[in-house]
Amino acid sequence: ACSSYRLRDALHPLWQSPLSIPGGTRQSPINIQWRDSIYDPFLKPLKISYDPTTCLHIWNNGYSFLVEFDDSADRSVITGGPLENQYRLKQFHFHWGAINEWGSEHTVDSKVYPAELHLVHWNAVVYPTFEEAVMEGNGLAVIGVFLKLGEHHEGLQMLVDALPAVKHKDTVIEFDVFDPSCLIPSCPDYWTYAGSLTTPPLTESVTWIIKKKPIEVDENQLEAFRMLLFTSDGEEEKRMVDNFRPLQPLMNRTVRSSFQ
Ligand SMILES: COc1ccc2c(ccc[n+]2C(=O)c2ccc(S(N)(=O)=O)cc2)c1
Ligand SMILES: [Zn+2]
Repeated sequence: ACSSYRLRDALHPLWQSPLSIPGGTRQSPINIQWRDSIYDPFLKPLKISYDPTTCLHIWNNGYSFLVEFDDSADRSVITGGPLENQYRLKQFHFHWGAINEWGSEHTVDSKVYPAELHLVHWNAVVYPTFEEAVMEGNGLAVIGVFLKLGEHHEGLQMLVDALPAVKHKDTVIEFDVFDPSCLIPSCPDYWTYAGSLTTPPLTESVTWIIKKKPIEVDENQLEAFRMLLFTSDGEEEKRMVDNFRPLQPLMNRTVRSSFQ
């Protein structure tokens, strides 16, 4: 099975990933089988404190659109949960499908959501730079939030209104006050497991924290994601859709839950 996943991974059109990830034993995303997850009473509540003025800009990097933050100090941080240290917010981005039937990277009991939000943090207590943290087993912590089709999301709309300005790859727009905690469900329940980046360099440096509850967004907001382009201005247009990595084998890993 592992050779086929590596081949499938290498062949997957979007992620021209190396044929095999050296020692790839903790790759992401995975299917979270609710009944196989283990309740861990020692897991603490996740403590999130973001300073909205650390928001810098929105950037189309050709994979997704990223909202980047000033991570030069401990101003937007998370701690607690499964984490041994405090982690600094660097960026958040999304993965989504061409239609509402698919789009998320992680699945829960094989249920796919139309999109998934990733809030990317790095361990600035132990590592001097993000680039170094990306290469270390405890370097990154990513909060994953599922998006489901439903009510209009006021907080997301501020982002959606800015997307036409970053339609093409390598475009950026200033975005100077935004509190990403409005995109995180208030329900404290999450799953956590040891995984990897889901785009190159696919390094096995991520403590994943996947929120149990999704947030609701409406059809127009999902459609706004789909009008972005993978391509630069002047190139033949390729809509930015299906920017998710295929599921990876769980191998020798346990998914813990913060709830019973
Ligand atoms: C050292 O060179 C790098 C390092 C990191 C890079 C990257 C290119 C894209 C994204 N990143 C990321 O930081 C990155 C990639 C994937 C994810 S994910 N989808 O949350 O796993 C988060 C963050 C290149
Ligand atoms: Zn991601």
